[in-house]
Amino acid sequence: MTDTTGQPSGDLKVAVIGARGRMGSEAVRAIEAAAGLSLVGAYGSADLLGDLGGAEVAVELTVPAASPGNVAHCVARGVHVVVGTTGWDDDRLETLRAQVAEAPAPAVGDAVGVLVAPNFAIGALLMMSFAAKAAPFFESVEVIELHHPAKVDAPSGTAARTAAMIAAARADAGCAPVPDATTHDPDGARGARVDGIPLHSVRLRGLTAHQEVLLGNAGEMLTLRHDSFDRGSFMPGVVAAVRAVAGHPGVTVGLEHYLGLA
Ligand SMILES: NC(=O)C1=CN([C@@H]2O[C@H](COP(=O)(O)OP(=O)(O)OC[C@H]3O[C@@H](n4cnc5c(N)ncnc54)[C@H](O)[C@@H]3O)[C@@H](O)[C@H]2O)C=CC1
Ligand SMILES: O=C(O)C1=N[C@H](C(=O)O)C[C@H](O)C1
Repeated sequence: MTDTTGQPSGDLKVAVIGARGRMGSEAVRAIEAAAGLSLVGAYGSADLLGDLGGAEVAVELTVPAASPGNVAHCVARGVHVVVGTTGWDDDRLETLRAQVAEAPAPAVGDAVGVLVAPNFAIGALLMMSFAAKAAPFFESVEVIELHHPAKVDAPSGTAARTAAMIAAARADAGCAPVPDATTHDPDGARGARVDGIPLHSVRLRGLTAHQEVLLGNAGEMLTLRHDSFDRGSFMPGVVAAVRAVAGHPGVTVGLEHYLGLA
C-alpha cells in the first residue's frame, strides 16, 4: 500500500485466516475500513498460507481443529497473531508458549505477540469480569450460554473462560463448592462442569451469541446477561487487538489484558 506521494503508507499489514467464515468475513470488512490497517491477505480453508502476503499481524478465525496449526505457521514466520477461534485449552496454550519463545524477530515490535481472545465484545469482557467479582459473594453460580445452531463447539470458549475466572475468584476467597444435592442425573440434565462450575449450552435458531451468569443466595438472585445480537459487536475488539498485539510480546489470554479491564 502507498500513500498519495507513492511512498509506503506505514499501515500495519494484516492477513485474515478463515476469511470466508461468519467472523472472518466480518473481520475482513472491519480491517479494510480501519485507519492505519491494510488487508494484505484473506485465506480460506483451501488456501496455502505461505508468507501470509507479507502480513505483520494475522487474525485467526477458523475452527478448533485447524487453529493451532495456523497459529504455529504465523509464529514460525515472526507474524503476530490475534486468535478468536475457540478450543485453546491449557495443553494447547503450553505448546503455543513454547513456539512463541522460539519465534524469529517480527517486522514490527520486539518479539512475537499472540492474543488468544475467547470473546472480542466489550460487554462480554465486562460481564465476565463482573461475574468473577460477584461470584465469591454467592453460594450458587451457574453459567448458561446460548448460541446459533451452526456453532461447532460446546461449551463456548467464553463460557469456559467465565467458569474458570469464577472458580479462580472463589478459590482465592476460600469459598465452598457450589451446593448441589443431585445424586441421579442419567441424561446429564445438570449440564457440564468446568472447574466445578455448572455450565449449560443452548443452541437455538435465531440466536447469535448470548450468556447468562446466575448467582444465588438464600432469598436472592443476581443475573448477569450479555447479548451479541450481531457479529459487528466483536469488530471494535478485533481492530483494537490488531493494533495492540505487537506491543504485547508472548502469549496473552483475554482481550481484557490489552484494554486495562483485567
Ligand atoms: N473471539 C470471539 O469474539 C469470537 C470467536 N468466535 C469463534 O471463531 C471461530 C469461527 O467462528 P465462525 O466464523 O462463526 O465459524 P465459521 O464456520 O463461519 O467460519 C470458520 C471458517 O474457517 C474456515 N477454515 C476451516 N479450516 C481452515 C483452515 N485450516 N484455514 C483457513 N480457514 C479454515 C472455514 O472454511 C470457515 O470459512 C469459532 O471458533 C468461534 O467460536 C466466533 C465469534 C466471536
Ligand atoms: O461461535 C460463536 O458464535 C462464538 N464463539 C465464541 C465462543 O465460543 O465463546 C465467542 C462468542 O460467544 C461467539
